[in-house]
Amino acid sequence: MLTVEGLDVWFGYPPDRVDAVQDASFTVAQGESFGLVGESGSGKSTILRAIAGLIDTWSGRIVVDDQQVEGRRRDRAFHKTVQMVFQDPYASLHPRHSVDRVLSETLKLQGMDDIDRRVQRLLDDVGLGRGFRFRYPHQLSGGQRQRVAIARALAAEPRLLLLDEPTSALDVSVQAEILNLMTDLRAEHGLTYVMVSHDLAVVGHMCDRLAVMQGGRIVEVMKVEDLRQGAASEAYTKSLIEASAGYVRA
Ligand SMILES: Nc1ncnc2c1ncn2[C@@H]1O[C@H](COP(=O)(O)OP(=O)(O)OP(=O)(O)O)[C@@H](O)[C@H]1O
Repeated sequence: MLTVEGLDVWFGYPPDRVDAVQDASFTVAQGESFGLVGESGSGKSTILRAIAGLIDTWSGRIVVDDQQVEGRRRDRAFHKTVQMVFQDPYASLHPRHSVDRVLSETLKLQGMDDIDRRVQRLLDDVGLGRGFRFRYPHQLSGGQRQRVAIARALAAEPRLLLLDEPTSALDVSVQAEILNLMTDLRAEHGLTYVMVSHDLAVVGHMCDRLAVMQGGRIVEVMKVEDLRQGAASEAYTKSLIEASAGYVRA
């Protein structure tokens, strides 16, 4: 489903050039959920944005579902395959656009018909009833806003969902609801996930495999199951596990 090979991503020009990602390689199978973990600034979001076709300055190879990503991708076919959900659902929803408008416009942009029925179906899929359809972002809780953002991503009927810290702006009980929703949606829609998180407990709950990043490089790729068994081989991964007491208990 996804191949990332020898990915380098940089920002700016010498002497201020930042090498955000260096020589990153991994593959994600159809239907798999893959986590990217690591400390702040280690390059996790940058990898996601490069896969999403949102960055120009990179080299290497990114192939999504047989489509080669080249610099920025803005075409409809690509967005039908890949969608992204961001950390802050308030920032990613236009404050003056109702839920109905957000979803209808996305569906129309994808060239879909039967908009009314599809909007209702999307709201049902993310557990929001009819009463939410004509609300505005300020009339929704953080968790409800993130459900709308997920519904908007699903509107394009993507095969790959890129999730950038999708629950870190939410409080713990709402976080669990959204994680469970995303687990159910993956099974129902046969989705593939790549998910960025600084939280090993979240990745342990959601993912099959993960890559551990440090200073722009992937230091280890492993199964979540092996992480749970304490089979991390890199010292850095072990220190992450120790720092994440919640995960060890999970
Ligand atoms: N547009 C940009 N211009 C310049 N530098 C950038 C830009 N975006 C990211 N960076 C730098 O690239 C590096 C990787 O950033 P990135 O956001 O990918 O890290 P991250 O692991 O996702 O961090 P966090 O967990 O804090 O979100 C950082 O040093 C960051 O400052």
